[in-house]
Amino acid sequence: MCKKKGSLSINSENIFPIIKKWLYSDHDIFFRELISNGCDAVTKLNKLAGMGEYDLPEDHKDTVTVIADEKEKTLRFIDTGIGMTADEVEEYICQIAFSGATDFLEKYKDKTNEDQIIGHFGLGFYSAFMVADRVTIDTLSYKEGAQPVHWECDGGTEYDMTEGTRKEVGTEIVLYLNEDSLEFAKEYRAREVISKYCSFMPVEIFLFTAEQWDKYQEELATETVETVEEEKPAEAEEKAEEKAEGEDSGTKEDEKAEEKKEEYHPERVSISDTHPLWTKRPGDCTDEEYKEFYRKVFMDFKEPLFWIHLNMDYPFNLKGILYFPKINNEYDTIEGTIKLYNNRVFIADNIKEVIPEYLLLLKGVIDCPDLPLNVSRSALQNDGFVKKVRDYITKKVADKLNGMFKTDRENYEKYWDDIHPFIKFGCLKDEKFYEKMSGSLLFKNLEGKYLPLSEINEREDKDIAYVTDEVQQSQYIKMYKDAGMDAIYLTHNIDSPFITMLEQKNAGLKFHRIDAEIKQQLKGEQDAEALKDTTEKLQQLFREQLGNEHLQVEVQDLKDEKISAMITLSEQSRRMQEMMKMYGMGDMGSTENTLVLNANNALVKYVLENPESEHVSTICHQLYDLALIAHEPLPADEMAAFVERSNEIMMLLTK
Ligand SMILES: Nc1ncnc2c1ncn2[C@@H]1O[C@H](COP(=O)(O)OP(=O)(O)OP(=O)(O)O)[C@@H](O)[C@H]1O
Repeated sequence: MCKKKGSLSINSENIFPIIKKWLYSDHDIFFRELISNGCDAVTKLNKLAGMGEYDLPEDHKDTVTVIADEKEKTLRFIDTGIGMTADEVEEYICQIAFSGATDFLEKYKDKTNEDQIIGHFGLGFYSAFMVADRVTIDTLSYKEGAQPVHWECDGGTEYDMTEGTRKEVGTEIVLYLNEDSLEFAKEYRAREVISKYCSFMPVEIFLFTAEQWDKYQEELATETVETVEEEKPAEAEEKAEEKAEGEDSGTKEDEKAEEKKEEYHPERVSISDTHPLWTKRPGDCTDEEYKEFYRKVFMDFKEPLFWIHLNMDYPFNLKGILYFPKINNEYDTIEGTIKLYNNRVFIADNIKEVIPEYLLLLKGVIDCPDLPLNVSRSALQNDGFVKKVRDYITKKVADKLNGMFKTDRENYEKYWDDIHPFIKFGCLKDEKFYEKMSGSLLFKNLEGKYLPLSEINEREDKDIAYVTDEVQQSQYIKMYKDAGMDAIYLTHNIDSPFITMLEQKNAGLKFHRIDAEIKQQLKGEQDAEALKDTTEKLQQLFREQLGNEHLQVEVQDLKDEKISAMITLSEQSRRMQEMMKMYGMGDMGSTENTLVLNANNALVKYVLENPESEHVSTICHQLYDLALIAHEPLPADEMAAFVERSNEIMMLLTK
């Protein structure tokens, strides 16, 4: 082959500085691009071998090997793939790939960061110049009579192509890293990036440091000699027998062998799992395999609750596994990870444009080779195909949950406490999801039973009391239980917007917090009219004693005479308060609270009958504080006063 010098025909002055700058934020993707090119090359060679177009040499192994050489500041990518002839290098590397990169930059150079192209597909080989000043290719095509080719380019617009020296079919690409990118020659960093992008590529991927590589080559060389010279099959067998006999005697040889066995070589273990679980048929996967995959991919050692294996071939190709993670407690921030792959090549985590936002609370992998990933993110959002993918995933998740609700109710209820925030979030975000899920929504009641929404909707009285804080509202809960009444638990932040939505969508359905009003069932015979006089008297007395002329007092004929006083706050006012707080519009304080006094309680009666007593002030303050405490935490100064007063009251007992 004659030596060739060429010029990369491009419009811009020098494309490489642009490549470097433009992709600054994640220029580690060159690993992905070069390794996936290597995998493609290996896969192609295998296909040709399968078709009888090429005989694989006996010692052939499908591999892509990366050698990180910190000293030399290089990264070498070696694949045992199809290789390239000089013409192919010319065509694929110098013309096609390059024009691809030019087009790509032309199209996206003005885009802002947020609008970056997902995964920067299409940049391919030239992404190497994001981190390297000089790149060389040494390649030998599988084609009969092919000559090895050496190509190099120093990041300008010129390249050199000469006859190379490579002996094995395949390609080696060497990146001479620039000063800003030396981190990638560090073993841990390279491993981190390769694991991120290439964990499931279809060919085994190995990472060596230069020293490890030399040692490995040396060992390979010596081992080959040994096998060829010494170990005829019969001899080898004999040796094995001898070894088995001498097992207990602990010979030196054994020790050596043992030592050798113990020497762990992570560099000789493939980084990629070439048969990721999602590529298998769901029927062929065991529970243990699903759990193991979850542990490995998400480093989460809590078992997932359950999972959905997505497996679709038509009308588009999508495979994946979605896991419902276990949430430790309600204060855990629920944050999932959905890893998106394109033909096993990692693209990015949590791409909202493809995966519905609420599904991002789950953990999972999705591989969709048909996604148009070479378009910008905003274009993805409006893409009809992407919408279909989103709808499919949503439908599958809803189907799984509905299926469990119908046929495995026990487990569904068991998981409910963990999965309900996710389901409710989904219902709020996506009307379709709500429609699909509305039949499987549950509410946990005071007895710990799970009531479906449909059951509540069938009731005559659809005014449902709920508890947001079991401890804080314990007095109200007790009152309800004693009266044989029921309430449901709605303890998660998401419940507040969720019930508002349910009220809008279900005619007649109303929710009120357990302390919002005194329900009729809790009251005796006397109505408000009969207590009007008492109410007026007590309101005036409490206003005077507490120095609060706006205090609302209501006297009720409560059946449970042990209850002295309680606070109610109408559902509407409380929701308004919560909303104002949420939007930072200030706190309305407790101005809307009503102090409810029980006309049947001895203390209340005492105050009513002895307004002049020396203890009235203490009793009024204490009753009010006790009522407040059962409703919401007291502010610090009021709490201090409450404790002090409680002590004084106990002192009275001693007298
Ligand atoms: N290691 C390799 N072995 C054999 N051929 C290669 C290798 N690397 C690149 N090529 C050839 O060069 C072409 C261009 O590569 P490049 O990475 O620039 O783009 P691509 O892989 O075709 O597309 P993209 O990476 O954008 O998806 C490839 O299609 C392939 O034919």
